[in-house]
Amino acid sequence: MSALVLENVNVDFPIYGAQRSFRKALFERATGGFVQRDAKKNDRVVVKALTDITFTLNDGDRLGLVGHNGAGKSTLLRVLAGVYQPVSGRLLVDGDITPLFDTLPGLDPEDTGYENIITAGLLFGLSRERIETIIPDVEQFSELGEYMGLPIRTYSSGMVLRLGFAFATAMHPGILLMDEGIGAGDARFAERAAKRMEEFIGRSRIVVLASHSNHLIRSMCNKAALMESGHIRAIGNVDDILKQYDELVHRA
Ligand SMILES: Nc1ncnc2c1ncn2[C@@H]1O[C@H](COP(=O)(O)OP(=O)(O)OP(=O)(O)O)[C@@H](O)[C@H]1O
Repeated sequence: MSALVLENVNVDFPIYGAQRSFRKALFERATGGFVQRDAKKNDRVVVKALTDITFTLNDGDRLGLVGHNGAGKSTLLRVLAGVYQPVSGRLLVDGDITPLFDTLPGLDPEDTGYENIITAGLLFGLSRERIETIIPDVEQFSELGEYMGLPIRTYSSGMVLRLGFAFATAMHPGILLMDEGIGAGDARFAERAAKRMEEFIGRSRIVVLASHSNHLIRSMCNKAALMESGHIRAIGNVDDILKQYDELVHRA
């Protein structure tokens, strides 16, 4: 059993030393979170990136987050991953979180592919023995061959991506968090990656995916939430939410 429970979760980003022209631009912007003046400090504005976020996800829930740029989708994923702490509200996570963001955690360009996999595994709380068992899978899927033993500063960006993807998808995800799916390198790798991704998602108990692709949301999710300026405007069935988002975009 896994569960994610959020009750009135709020996240603020205070911005110090905002110049007058920048503050004016922030207040006039069409995208982003809700921006508030700080009553006490004149040179400070507060971006209310998430306001009163409340929802519960249980086993089998695959939630797609949709909304304009700066609506709060990535911030919400990062709160779920424990990267940002809410300023108020309650967050209950029951299950192992696997964040599948753009890169490996703790990535060091001077370390080899193998060393980076070990660091990332330890950061994910895996035992040495468990890491040893996933290394052959990472070697085989990434097809990096001899490069696995070289510092990753010698890799192309697509090769780093292969390593990160092969590692992340070798895990057994409880609660899977994804930003925009993940880029997948060259055409042949992209095809293999799509298949592996499908199996990987199938193994996870809960998925939260932030994406601007309706196609991705439809193919991976069974629920969706429409975010606007840090709020959840609506949550429910994927088709209904995508329709509401489309109406919102065309009203703007
Ligand atoms: N580290 C930060 N410092 C200050 N403000 C931030 C920070 N991270 C995000 N924000 C602000 O929080 C708000 C929400 O941003 P977030 O990245 O969560 O949006 P998003 O919905 O993921 O957008 P996109 O679709 O463009 O990726 C925005 O107004 C953004 O400017």
